[in-house]
Amino acid sequence: MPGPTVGVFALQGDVREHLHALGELGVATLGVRRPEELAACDALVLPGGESTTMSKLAVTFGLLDPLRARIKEGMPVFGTCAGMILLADHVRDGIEGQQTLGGLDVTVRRNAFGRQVDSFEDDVEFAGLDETVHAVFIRAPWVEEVGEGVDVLARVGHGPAEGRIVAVRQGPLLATSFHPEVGRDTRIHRLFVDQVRAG
Ligand SMILES: NC(=O)CC[C@H](N)C(=O)O
Repeated sequence: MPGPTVGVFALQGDVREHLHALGELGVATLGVRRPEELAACDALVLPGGESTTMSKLAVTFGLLDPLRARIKEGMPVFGTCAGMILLADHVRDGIEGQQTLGGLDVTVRRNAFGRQVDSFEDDVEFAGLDETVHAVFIRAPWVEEVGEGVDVLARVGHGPAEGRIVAVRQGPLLATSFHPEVGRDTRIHRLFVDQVRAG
């Protein structure tokens, strides 16, 4: 039996970095711009980028409803930064009428870390990983509220944002405020791919 195909939403964002990380793990990948491409995928990555642009483009390219439908059906999805925002059921500091795909029972705040630290790096402890992850935050959201079925996987460990939630999982949906696709550490992608392979 062939292995799963993991798509990367490819209308906007750091698509190439995710394709590279997934490729390192030996999984088949596909850039997703059209509904037919989504249909060929067993799982999907929503990259970092700009969430309002991504959701507008998803509408333009006829992907919004198919994406929502696949998420409802239980497709595994991994969202990073803007991708986390797209997965969230509720967004604070979004633009007027900002649409998400939803599925993840959380409230995120866009651009939450504020001006001074709107881009920064920090080592964070991550549930299920023995060693900390060097996390890169770029105008990142954080998670302000989590529903009952949501596991918190990581929080900021230092500084003014200490304790803020920056990684969550709810069933097949995984999301990080930061960008594991930047750099060479593929451990978080591996957690996702292992989950996809396990079906
Ligand atoms: N690096 C990112 O993905 C930034 C997310 C961006 N601030 C947004 O609202 O979509």
